[in-house]
Amino acid sequence: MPSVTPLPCLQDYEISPRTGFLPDTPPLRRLTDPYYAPWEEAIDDFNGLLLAGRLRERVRKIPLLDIDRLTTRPEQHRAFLILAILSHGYVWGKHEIVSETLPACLAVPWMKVAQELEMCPVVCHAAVVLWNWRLLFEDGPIDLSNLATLMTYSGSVDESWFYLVTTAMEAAGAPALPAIISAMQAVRDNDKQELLASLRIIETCTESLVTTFMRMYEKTDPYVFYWKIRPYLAGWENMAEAGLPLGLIYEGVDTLWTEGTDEYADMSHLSDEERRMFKYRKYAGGSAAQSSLIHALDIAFGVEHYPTRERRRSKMGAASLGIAEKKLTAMAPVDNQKECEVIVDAEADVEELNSIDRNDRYNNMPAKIPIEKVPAKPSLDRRPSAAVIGVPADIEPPKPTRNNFIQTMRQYMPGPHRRFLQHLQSCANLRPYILNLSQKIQQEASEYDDIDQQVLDCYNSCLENLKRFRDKHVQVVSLYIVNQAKKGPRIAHGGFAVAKGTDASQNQEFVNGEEDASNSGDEAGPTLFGRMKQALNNVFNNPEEEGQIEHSKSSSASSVESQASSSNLSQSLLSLGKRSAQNVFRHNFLYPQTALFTNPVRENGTATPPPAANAGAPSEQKPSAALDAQRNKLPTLGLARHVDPDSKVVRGTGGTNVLPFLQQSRDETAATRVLQ
Ligand code: HEM
Repeated sequence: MPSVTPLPCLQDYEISPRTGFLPDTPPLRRLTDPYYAPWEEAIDDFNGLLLAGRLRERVRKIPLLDIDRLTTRPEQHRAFLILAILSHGYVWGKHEIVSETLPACLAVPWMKVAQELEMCPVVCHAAVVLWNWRLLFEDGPIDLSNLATLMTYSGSVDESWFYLVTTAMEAAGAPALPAIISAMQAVRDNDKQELLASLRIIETCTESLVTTFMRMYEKTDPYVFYWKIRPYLAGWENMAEAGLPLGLIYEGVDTLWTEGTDEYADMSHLSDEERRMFKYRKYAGGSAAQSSLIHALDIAFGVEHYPTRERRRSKMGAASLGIAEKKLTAMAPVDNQKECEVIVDAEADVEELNSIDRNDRYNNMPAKIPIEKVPAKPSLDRRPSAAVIGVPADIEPPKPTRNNFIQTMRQYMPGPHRRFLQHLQSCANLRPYILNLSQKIQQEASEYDDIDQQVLDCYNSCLENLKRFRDKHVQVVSLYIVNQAKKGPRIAHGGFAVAKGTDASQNQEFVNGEEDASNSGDEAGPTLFGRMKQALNNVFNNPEEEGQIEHSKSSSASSVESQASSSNLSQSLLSLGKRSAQNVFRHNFLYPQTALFTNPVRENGTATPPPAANAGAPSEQKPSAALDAQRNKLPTLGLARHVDPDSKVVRGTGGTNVLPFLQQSRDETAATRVLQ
């Protein structure tokens, strides 16, 4: 008899049967070892320092601390959260130019703690949601009546509520996890009573996910979310427009090499420029798409996600999934998916199709380090191992037919949670059992047991709840991201930076940071946008004007000019920077972060030097076409950016078209229901 994979035991994966993916006891409120006082004290002052524009100054005074004294999981969680808050505050700043380098005092310990937790060193759902709460009344429940956050980027109640709603959802969904395991055991035992009992628990949990989620509207203002909170949750992947074309340099992390360690770290055979490229890292930012709870429900119920605009179709032609299918079948549930093929949706609205970038992040995740994009040449043949570039080693490559984005989000979960999902996937048995049950009900219409019907109904009801969550999620994303992006900031700079040294006289109303009287309220967006676009068009369409630009940083300006005809990597980046810089300094001082483009290694007092002018790399080292293409896009402000109100494309975390992806995810959930 073939051996049966044992079902996962929650505790083996640091999952609590009571609190699920949340730690069983509330996260630590402080690292009590005085050795870590410099971190705790910086966090005590974090919101004030950021507001005063002095966070970077303070961070640079933090000594490089060892993580060896963090011996327990709660301590490691707290350290990860502290470093995530300080680091993203440092990189994105407030009214400051983005920093392309993270100083070693944050980068080195963060990388090490991340390795302990088998995660990437970037803000994530686990940090701000799972490990960032406390109970107001110790003996009270983990729900919205009894929760407070430990730290936020903006210091706003809106941000606290945003995290706490998600924490409360994790708590509400927690009982579903043991119930999933007992349902799977019941399937193995063909125990329908037990299966029904377990499904009922999951049904209640998924209902409560929806009701808790809907409370987001109560205390998180969409405007505050979009313009003041979300920019700090951005990572450094697809962030060229925000000033991080190559990602972020974790100072000290890749320079720890001493002779005798691994080959990758020995960069002595590389040119200066190649070495610099090796140092960049690209990580996605924080997103609740990293919630292991939603992944676990998908796995348990057999919901499968495909690349945007691809769908499953039964080879018998009986059923299909996808956005356009909705128009044809009103999302009728699938009756048989034993044999499916993946096709590209042919009936899709052409305009909508055109808005989908087949190479976007939801379909193709970019390399974690930009050097991987550079065509190999002998000296670069030895690519770094996953461990070296900070990607957890146990990541399975996503199946080619599956949605890459959703799979890749697992890299940003704590290692044990990620492995739990892998284990769960390996023994998921609910959906095949339910499909058989449904066939039996159809074939033996007069004889089936009432319990069969109840099990089937309850399975469908859980999926219906999950689909309702995704329905509401699409609405929330429309309001909190799409609408805000189209309306634009109420004050011209969105509460962010105003560049120093710009020609204030041309744009006085923006410089003051006050609302333009003729553009107040909801009307502000289009008019402001039009004016901005016009200003940018002037630059794009008038090369003569480009030559007249005065750069505020003369060294980088001369470097830009001197490389005008070269085709090597730094030249491409710098020429990309040229336009952005012109926009910033001449016309578009609303987005000073893009001034970074004048010099891709510009950073505030940290070590990495700028590339030598005319550094002679061979022509095949051009950056990707995608990077080149960035030069034609509007400059942006991290994730907070204003888009043309007529645009069909509004980008999600990481800069890709978000709504088609989310709608398809919802439709795939709906289509997993089974016919009765
Ligand atoms: C203001 C509230 C929220 C906004 C604006 C929002 C926004 C987004 C965006 C833009 C994405 C696309 C992926 C990305 O680019 O990161 C996404 C995906 C996702 N979000 Fe949210 N989200 C919110 C709250 C939540 C909450 C509370 C949950 C619950 C755990 C959640 C669960 C997910 C999941 C599971 C995905 C992956 C797509 C899917 O599985 O359907 N989101 N969200």
